[in-house]
Amino acid sequence: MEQQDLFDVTVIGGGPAGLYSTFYSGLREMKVKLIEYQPRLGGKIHVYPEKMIWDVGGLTPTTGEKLIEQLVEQGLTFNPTVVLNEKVESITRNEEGIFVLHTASGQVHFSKTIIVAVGGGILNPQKLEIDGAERFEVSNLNYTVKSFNRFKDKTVIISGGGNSAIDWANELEPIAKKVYLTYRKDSLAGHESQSRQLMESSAVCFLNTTITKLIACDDHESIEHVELTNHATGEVSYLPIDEVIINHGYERDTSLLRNSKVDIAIADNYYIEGTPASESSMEGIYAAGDILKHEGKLNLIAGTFQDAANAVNKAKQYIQPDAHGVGMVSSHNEIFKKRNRELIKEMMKPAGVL
Ligand SMILES: Cc1cc2nc3c(=O)[nH]c(=O)nc-3n(C[C@H](O)[C@H](O)[C@H](O)COP(=O)(O)OP(=O)(O)OC[C@H]3O[C@@H](n4cnc5c(N)ncnc54)[C@H](O)[C@@H]3O)c2cc1C
Repeated sequence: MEQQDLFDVTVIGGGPAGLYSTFYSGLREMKVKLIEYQPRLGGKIHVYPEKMIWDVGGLTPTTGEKLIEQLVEQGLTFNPTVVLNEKVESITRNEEGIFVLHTASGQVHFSKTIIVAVGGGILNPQKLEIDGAERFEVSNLNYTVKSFNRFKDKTVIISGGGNSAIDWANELEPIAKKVYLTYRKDSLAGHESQSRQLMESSAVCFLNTTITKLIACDDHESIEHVELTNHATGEVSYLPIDEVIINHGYERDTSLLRNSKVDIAIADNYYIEGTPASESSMEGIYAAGDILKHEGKLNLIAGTFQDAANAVNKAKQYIQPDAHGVGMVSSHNEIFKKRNRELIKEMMKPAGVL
């Protein structure tokens, strides 16, 4: 291992907890690397980019997408090393006490400390089980609602009957030309009030019914009709549509800690049994966000920030025992001096001057 390959902190997971841990590690002048499985940072918020988030302190209602943008910008403040599309499969520790992170592509990463910020694990949407369906993912087969605008004045069919599917149907009903919802069971599985709202709207629900075929338009590039089969009656029907949205839940990969040869206490078969100061049962490994469990844990985005700052402060003291237990507040922190001068200069510019 070359010296330049050794990091002070390696953060696993690029959701809110991982991004804030990365920012705060920079604030505490540590060399930090962030590793994320997905091709993009932002974590679980990508499941609800169009939703309004009201409960992050200091932020007036902000869409998930906007919050991701701001979290990422903040997370990258100190130019951390960021590795995307990389799954950390296991953690070991070598004879010198350095942690070694082994990834799915066969890479190894070396770090003095680790912050585990993997949330509920790696989430991938359950795909529609129809051969060849994936070719429509570039056109009109959707697994998430990234932008309501995409569905404006369109005929949309949503497959699924849980909270998210019903929620999307309710949100799209006033925007789309027509919303259909199809669900394999005989009653919807969402909250009663949401289901009632849907039933009282112009949306049409097909129960006991699944999409059994996707029929392409002449150029074979997009879906023009869906074949629906009612499993109670055996009836088959064809519906012309503009967009198909699948919400069949998520597959979850939670194997990281099980595969790792480090002795960390686990709660409920998955979570890191930690302390309110974000320590795991192993020195040098800390946790932040939804993966961390302790008395008083707040499973909100707001809670991830406290976990992250605590985890970073503990990592700092582990590497440098005489370091302060907490970082200097940002408003008095020398590390921002130069940037503050630039920002103030920017603010002092008269309006209209570019
Ligand atoms: C529909 C919905 C709505 C919500 N609304 C709100 C709300 O309004 N307000 C609020 O405060 N909270 C809300 N939440 C909860 C909030 O999204 C989570 O609490 C928050 O995202 C947790 O952040 P995290 O960083 O701990 O985990 P995540 O956001 O889950 O991020 C974990 C990241 O780790 C990555 N990862 C996992 N395993 C590995 C691995 N082995 N290697 C590399 N990378 C890995 C994942 O790909 C993911 O990007 C909502 C959640 C959902 C599902």
